[in-house]
This record gives sequence, C-alpha cells and structure tokens, in this order.
Amino acid sequence: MPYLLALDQGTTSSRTVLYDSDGRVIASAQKEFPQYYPQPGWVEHDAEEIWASQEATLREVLGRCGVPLSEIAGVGISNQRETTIVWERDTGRPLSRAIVWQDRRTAERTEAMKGAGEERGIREKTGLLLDPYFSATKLAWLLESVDGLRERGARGEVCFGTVDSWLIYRLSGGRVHVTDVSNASRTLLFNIHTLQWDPELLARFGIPAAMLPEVLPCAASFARCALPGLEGLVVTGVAGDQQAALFGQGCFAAGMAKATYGTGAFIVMNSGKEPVLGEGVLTTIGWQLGNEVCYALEGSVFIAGAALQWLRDGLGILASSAEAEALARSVPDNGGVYFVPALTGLGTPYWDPFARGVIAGLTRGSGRGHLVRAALEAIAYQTCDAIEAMERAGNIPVQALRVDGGAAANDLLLQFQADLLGVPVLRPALTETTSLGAALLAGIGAGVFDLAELRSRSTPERRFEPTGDPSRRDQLRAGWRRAVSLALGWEKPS
Ligand SMILES: Nc1ncnc2c1ncn2[C@@H]1O[C@H](COP(=O)(O)OP(=O)(O)O)[C@@H](O)[C@H]1O
Ligand SMILES: O=P(O)(O)OC[C@H](O)CO
Repeated sequence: MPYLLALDQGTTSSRTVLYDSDGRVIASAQKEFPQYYPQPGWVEHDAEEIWASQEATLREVLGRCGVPLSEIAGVGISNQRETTIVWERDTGRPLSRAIVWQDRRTAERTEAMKGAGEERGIREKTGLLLDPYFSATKLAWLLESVDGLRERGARGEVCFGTVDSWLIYRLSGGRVHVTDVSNASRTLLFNIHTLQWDPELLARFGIPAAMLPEVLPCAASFARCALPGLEGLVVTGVAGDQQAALFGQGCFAAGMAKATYGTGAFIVMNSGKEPVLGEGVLTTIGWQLGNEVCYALEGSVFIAGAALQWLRDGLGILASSAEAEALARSVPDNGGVYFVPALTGLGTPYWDPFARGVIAGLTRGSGRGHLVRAALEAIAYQTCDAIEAMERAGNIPVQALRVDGGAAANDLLLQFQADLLGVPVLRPALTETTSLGAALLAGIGAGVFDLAELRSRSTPERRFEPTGDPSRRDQLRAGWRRAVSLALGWEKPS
C-alpha cells in the first residue's frame, strides 16, 4: 500500500505525520521551537530552528515507522503562511530572522499606504487588504534593513520564500526554489486572477523579481529530496496550512467552511471557481489542481488558543491549555467578563493593527474561571464575526462549521460556538486535518487517487447542535461588540 508523508510546519511547532492512502495515521512526531519577541509587536523565528525541528520530526517518524522510503508515494507540505524568510541562494544561509505573520512592525507603513488610497487597487489584484500580516511589507522592511540585501536580491543571489519554499529548498539540497499558489496568494505580490507575480505590485513594494520562487499548482512534482538517507522522497503536494485544512476537512463544494482553532483561528470557506471580494474578509486561493482553481474566503483571527497560552505563561493562572475547559466549567457563565485578545491587533473584520487587548466587565466577584471562560468565548465571538462577514461577501449561508486544531479539543468552546452561530459545529474524529490535507494533495500529486475519489470518502465526526435562546445570543454578542470598541485603535499614534 502506498504511504503519504505530511510535513506540517506551524507557528509554534513542526510536525511530521505518516498516513496510509486511506488517510489513517501510521506515525507522527512533533517538536516545538523558540519564538522571539525582540520588541513590542515584533515576532520572529530562526529559520534554521524551523528547519532543524522539521527535519528532526521527519527523521523520527521515518526511523520509528519501519516503512521503506520506496513505499512512500509522496510528501506533502502544509505551513504557517506569510512568514517571510530570506536566504543566500548558494549557501542556504538565512540572512535575517524570519518575520512571522503575527509581526506588526510594518503597521505604520500599511497605514500610510491606506491613507494614500492604495488599498483598493491592491485588493482587486490580490484579494487581500493592506495589513502588516502579509509578506510584502515584511520583505520590503528586510530589503531596507539588511545591509546589501536589495542589491544582492536584484542580482539573484538571495531567495525570498514563505516557509514552504524554505523547507523545499532545504529538502532539495539547495536546488529548488518554488512555492505553490495558495502560499503565493498570501504575499500581497501575487495576482490571483492571472496566477502570476504581479510586476506592478513588485514595483510598488520595491521587490526584485529575481528573489521570487517559481509558482506551481498544489499537486505537482515540486522537488526530489536530496538529504542523506532520504533520497527518493518526492514533494508532490503543497498548500498553506489553512488551505490544507480546508482540503483535509473535505470542503470540496462552495459554501463549505472550516475553522482551525490553533494559535490563531482561521475560518475559510470554499467560494467556488471564481474569486469573490467582500467587506472585511480576504479572498484567497484555496487550491489549484491542474488548471482548476478553487477560491476561498477567509477570516483571520490572530489570537485564539494563544490567549490561553498567555493566561498560562503570562499570568500564570492556568497550568495548561487542557485545563481551560474544567476551569471555564467551574463558573456558570462569563459573569459579564469579556476578553478581547487583541494582543497583536485585530484581523477580520476589523483589520486594526493598532487594537490592543482589553479585559472588560470585571467586578469583585470575577475570578480566574471567568477570565478563562472569557478567553474561550473570545475564540467563538471572533469566529462568529468572521463567518458573518464571509456570508455577506459570498452571499452563501454557512450550513455547518467544521472545526479542527488544538483548541477544537475543547467541548465547551464548540458547544458555545454552535449556540452563538445557530448552526451545527462538526468535529472530525481525526482533528489533524491540516497535515491530512497536505498528505491528500501529495497523494493527488503522486497519482495515488484523484479528487473525485476523495469526494466519496466520509469521516466520522462529533456534532455539536445549537441550543439556547437567540435573545441570550444577541445579548452576549452585544457585550462582545462593546468590549471590541474599547480595544480598537488603542495604540494608534495621535
Ligand atoms: N483543551 C484546550 N482548550 C483550549 N485551547 C487549547 C486546548 N488545547 C490546546 N489549546 C490551544 O491550542 C493551541 C495549539 O493548537 P495547534 O493547533 O497545535 O496550534 P498551532 O498549529 O497554531 O501551533 C494553543 O494555543 C493552545 O492554547
Ligand atoms: O501555524 P498556525 O496553525 O497558527 O497557522 C498560521 C497561519 O497560516 C497564519 O496565516
């Protein structure tokens, strides 16, 4: 039986998962790597540490599973998106720390561009908004800040890539510099209509074209592995992690949507074969198979499970994220407490890089149970805001929400989400849908199966049906909106 290997490079950890061709997990390994916060609002990774953690998990899985390389039909990659890496083409040496998607250092630059009325034109081409989240201003910042980078970039001596490109470059022994359309569609440099890097955008952001990777569809022959002992593996599938999760959740028809609750929460809806633009939501490429492109609408929530991590590591009021559910259940409701975790600004639908966190509604009776519950509820409120904006944009009501990611283990959160949305929330038995999506794309790329066959597969799931009364829902959402209004623009220079 052919096997498929998935490399899932996330914001806080790297994972490798080996699947059989029916999508069953055979072996997996995971490794965390350091986060760097050199200044308020800055978030960096060391690209070498990303690579080392990914390679370690890859070797661990292969060492443990006993499956010969010859039986692995393809390798899929899913990755944290937008994170920007530059490295020397000849040596593979990173030329700075990677600037992570959460990093806000270019907020004033994007604000100035918005002020100059540049957003509309950029949005029509890329489907995105002017926000520091995306790669272009991060790369522009590096070109201005790293000595000689612009000149070397123009001479073709330096590569730019998102994390998929970086991993492929290293896997191929420095021979291949490519990316896929879904990752390219997160850079603000890629035209989602022509499926090419856009010369006008490159000029606008001052990016030398010679630095950019070649762009391929999501299932293709990306690269052969040249690592010692791993020769023979071929990368045949690549997608940004949120698009991979949409694929892994089987959202193959327009209107199907998923939310991945990890560090952030990413709500993505299949919007069909044509790009649709809408207020406050992103238009992005879900995947491309052959010549067929599936477009998607996306709501991006920057802080979701990370709010629990902050309660754990920053405030020390939680021993582990897993403890959150019991603590939240120790109180009957939020006690009037709302936590807007705008710790790195707010994404959909507010797009305010200057928003900052707010905890509102505290009384003498508020305890850590309320705070933890408010952090969990914030994930659901933010998801609800995003889905509402997507429904308006796509003019398609969401009938059910498929969920996955670390915080999808939390039953209280999922029930609250169903109550708030008024539609069922579905959790698959296997919540590793991101790596599964990468493996499935790799399977298509390797010719193991095709999309038609995947459409006929069904996965067991747990359903959370909406309960509760709509007036309570409206009251809660009104409280949330009031708290959000306090967070907006907090850090804005006057
Ligand atoms: N039981 C839980 N309840 C709520 N949040 C949880 C729970 N378990 C994990 N999390 C949160 O999920 C996140 C990790 O999810 P994961 O999908 O691994 O993230 P990522 O891919 O972004 O690194 C963490 O932010 C953690 O706080
Ligand atoms: O690594 P994750 O799962 O938090 O996903 C990060 C997203 O791709 C950022 O856009």
